[in-house]
Amino acid sequence: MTSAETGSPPTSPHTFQVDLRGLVDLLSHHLYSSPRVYVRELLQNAVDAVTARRAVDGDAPQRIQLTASGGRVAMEDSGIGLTEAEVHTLLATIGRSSKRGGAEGLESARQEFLGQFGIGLLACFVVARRIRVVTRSARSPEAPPVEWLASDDGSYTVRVLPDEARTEPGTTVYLEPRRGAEEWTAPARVEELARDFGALLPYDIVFSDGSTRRQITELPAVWDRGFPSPAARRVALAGHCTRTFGFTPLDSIDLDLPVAGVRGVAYVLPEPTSPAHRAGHRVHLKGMLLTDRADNLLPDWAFFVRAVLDTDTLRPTASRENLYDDETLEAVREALGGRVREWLAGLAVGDPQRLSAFLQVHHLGVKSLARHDPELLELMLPWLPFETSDGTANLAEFTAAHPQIHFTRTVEEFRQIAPIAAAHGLGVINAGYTYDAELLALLPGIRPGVSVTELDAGAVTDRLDTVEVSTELALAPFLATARARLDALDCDVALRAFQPVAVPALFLDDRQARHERDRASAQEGAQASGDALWSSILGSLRGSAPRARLVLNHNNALIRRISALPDAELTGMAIESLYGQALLMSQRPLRPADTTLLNRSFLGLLEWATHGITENGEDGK
Ligand SMILES: Nc1ncnc2c1ncn2[C@@H]1O[C@H](COP(=O)(O)OP(=O)(O)OP(=O)(O)O)[C@@H](O)[C@H]1O
Repeated sequence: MTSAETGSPPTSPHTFQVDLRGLVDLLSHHLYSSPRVYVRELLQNAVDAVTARRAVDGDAPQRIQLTASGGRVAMEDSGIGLTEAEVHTLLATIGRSSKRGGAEGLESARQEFLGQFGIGLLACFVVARRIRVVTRSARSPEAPPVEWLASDDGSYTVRVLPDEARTEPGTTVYLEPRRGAEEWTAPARVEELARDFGALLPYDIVFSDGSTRRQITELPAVWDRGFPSPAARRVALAGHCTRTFGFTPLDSIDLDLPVAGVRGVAYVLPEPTSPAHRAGHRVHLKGMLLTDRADNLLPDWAFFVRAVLDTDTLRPTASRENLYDDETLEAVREALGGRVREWLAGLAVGDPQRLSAFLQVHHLGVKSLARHDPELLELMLPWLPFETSDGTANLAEFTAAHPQIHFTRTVEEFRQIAPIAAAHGLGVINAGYTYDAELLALLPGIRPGVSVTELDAGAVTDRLDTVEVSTELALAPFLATARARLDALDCDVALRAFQPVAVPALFLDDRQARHERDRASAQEGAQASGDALWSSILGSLRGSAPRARLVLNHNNALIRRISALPDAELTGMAIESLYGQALLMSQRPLRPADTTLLNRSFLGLLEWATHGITENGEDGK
């Protein structure tokens, strides 16, 4: 029921009562990642104040000095200052800012100033018990200086000071550190933080520890400085990267997007890094360091660079520690990715040596990028290494030699098949590594006439020379013994003549055959453990999938000797050994039945080899 319905008078509007301690706690624990940001807020207000004063008086001095000494921190600026009335409205009201709204509106204010939310000064309470501001307005120079003294319990006083308390316009903020926050207000730490946040700010900023004064700002930024030669620039950038990121870069890429107001540089990591590793880029907003952990600035594929840049268009989040992932950032991200890509293309054309040095370290990144960019794949084709049956080769060479490309999906399959395929003139690529299968799928699109097919056991067997019918007929009893021996292992036996001669037998299977073997072995396990239901389910799944096969090499002398053995038992044992050896070579996992067979055949052969010898070591025959 509303008050209108009951007729009772409307209550007068109330204002939120804010407990400052709660707010400070919120800021320090949830909004800001660390108390260190208080230095940034002080720098930001000083810079904005100088900007505001210079907007009304282009010749106004631009002095900013940060002092940390005797346990206190002070920030002094020659900026616009505040009158008593402004102190009351601006400093005493949380969320009130002079930097937005008004005649110019939020957007134009954003372009000029760093601050906008009206909560920056509060960040100082994260390290300070009390904040004292002494200020004198440049807009009303006749107005006396004013002091604002605030405690972290939310109380504050404002008083007008005598004229001589501050003769020049500007503002000084004094912090009285709270207990426990000393580590953040020690001179060395304050200077380090000021350099980290403020090195690119547009005015000269000085740090003082009470006895010496040092310049904090290092303008122009290294990427904007003039150098006598490209080599000198490269050396300077490498030094900057080492100081900033702690590594010596393989190369550097200029990142300038004039339309988006972005200037900076991307450094190429000298070591391989995982694509899953989140990159930490340094982003400055109008000179001020916003974050050193931006992970949304460049496309994911560019994980091989660390960027540092300055922008005046991207929007910060309220904590000012990250970028809003909005449409502008998306466009900038794409354009920056474009810069990295252009750099790659430029190397391919103009500096192949540098490109190959880069690819030795980062080919994975480039492969990842090329998956979505056939043009780049085409460009990189002569450079990207693949493991092939001709050794490590690039796809340009390899497609020239083998217009029909076969690939294996796993590294093991490749290991097993590549030497045989190579000996028979078959071009096989190992697509078991990250991204390779996807890139191969794109290949026919950019190289017409090239076909790419998956290699399977049947295709390989078909490629191997058959033996003459008469030979196969003569060996029929041997092959029958072999098949009978391996039938229980779901393995067929075939006889072929192939290279290299030294390989006696080849174990071939494909994904379907492997799947069938896994199913059969699970069924055996279920039977053994008495799980009839599971065993019958697995049994009913038995497919007509191709079985694995052992291909015996008739070119191999050992196979010829074994096929001529008169003793069927010894023949069986030899077949089992060949199966075991070929299986081991294929690096397939061994099932329990395979292990049993290996043991049995190995011991059996030893037995056979030593059967005529007595326990004394004499020939017992
Ligand atoms: N050094 C200074 N000189 C002049 N005015 C200042 C100074 N510091 C703060 N102010 C005034 O106090 C207001 C509030 O400051 P505060 O730092 O809380 O917020 P802000 O800088 O406006 O925004 P943000 O929360 O984004 O930092 C500012 O808008 C500005 O008008």
